[in-house]
Amino acid sequence: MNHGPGLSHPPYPSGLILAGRRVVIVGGGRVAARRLQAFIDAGAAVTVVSPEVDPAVREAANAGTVTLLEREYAPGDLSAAWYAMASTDRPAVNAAVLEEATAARIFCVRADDAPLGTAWTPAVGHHQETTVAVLANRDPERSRRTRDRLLEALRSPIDG
Ligand SMILES: C[C@@]1(CC(=O)O)c2cc3[nH]c(cc4nc(cc5[nH]c(cc(n2)[C@H]1CCC(=O)O)[C@@](C)(CC(=O)O)[C@@H]5CCC(=O)O)C(CC(=O)O)=C4CCC(=O)O)c(CCC(=O)O)c3CC(=O)O
Ligand SMILES: NC(=O)C1=CN([C@@H]2O[C@H](COP(=O)(O)OP(=O)(O)OC[C@H]3O[C@@H](n4cnc5c(N)ncnc54)[C@H](O)[C@@H]3O)[C@@H](O)[C@H]2O)C=CC1
Repeated sequence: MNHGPGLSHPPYPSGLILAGRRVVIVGGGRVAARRLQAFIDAGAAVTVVSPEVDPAVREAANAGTVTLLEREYAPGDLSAAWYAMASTDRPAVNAAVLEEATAARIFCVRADDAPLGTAWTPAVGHHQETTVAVLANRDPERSRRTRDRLLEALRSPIDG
């Protein structure tokens, strides 16, 4: 079985229970904005560290659903986090975030170079009480398509 470039084993899927738990996102640009809502939906206590932010991140900060630190990452920012995401556009910063996370055994997505990270983000969908999460060998277009097909099947009267 091929698990994708850079992976010798498949990822282990897990439904993280993040309600009330600290999640730190370093780099609040487009990728962070796309993934933010799922953390908010999960009830996580999200902190975003980023000197500039996507409008969706700004909106969430204004609404009080995330804590925004408008500055560059500094070592120690992951303190007390359960989960982290390194999503800046600077590889050296992402590497430093991952290093801090790894030292503290905090699972961490590395948005620019997935195999170096310790967690991956699946394509997710919900149908009634069922959650579908798809990882497709580091091919986001395929994971999105597969997720959509699964949701379609769940919505059909036979499978739903
Ligand atoms: C491996 C993974 C790790 C992780 O980041 O967690 C990863 C990695 C990378 N993605 C890259 C690019 C893009 N990814 C998307 C979209 C999605 N990416 C998602 C997941 C994952 N992406 C993880 C597991 C995926 C799996 O195995 O199935 C989805 C499923 C979930 C979500 O993000 O919510 C979501 C689609 C679902 C939805 O839309 O619902 C788009 C499209 C867009 O932005 O619109 C682009 C732009 C280009 C393009 O179109 O390909 C790059 C290159 C960056 C660079 O060029 O530097 C890397 C880096 C690398 O592969 O090393
Ligand atoms: N995994 C995925 O699905 C995808 C990954 N990417 C990769 O993810 C990275 C980010 O992509 P985008 O969100 O599109 O970039 P972006 O340019 O929209 O956002 C980057 C953010 O990082 C912040 N930043 C820069 N230096 C920082 C520092 N020292 N500390 C904290 N924050 C800092 C910037 O202020 C900005 O808000 C890129 O390296 C890109 O290669 C891109 C598209 C999809």
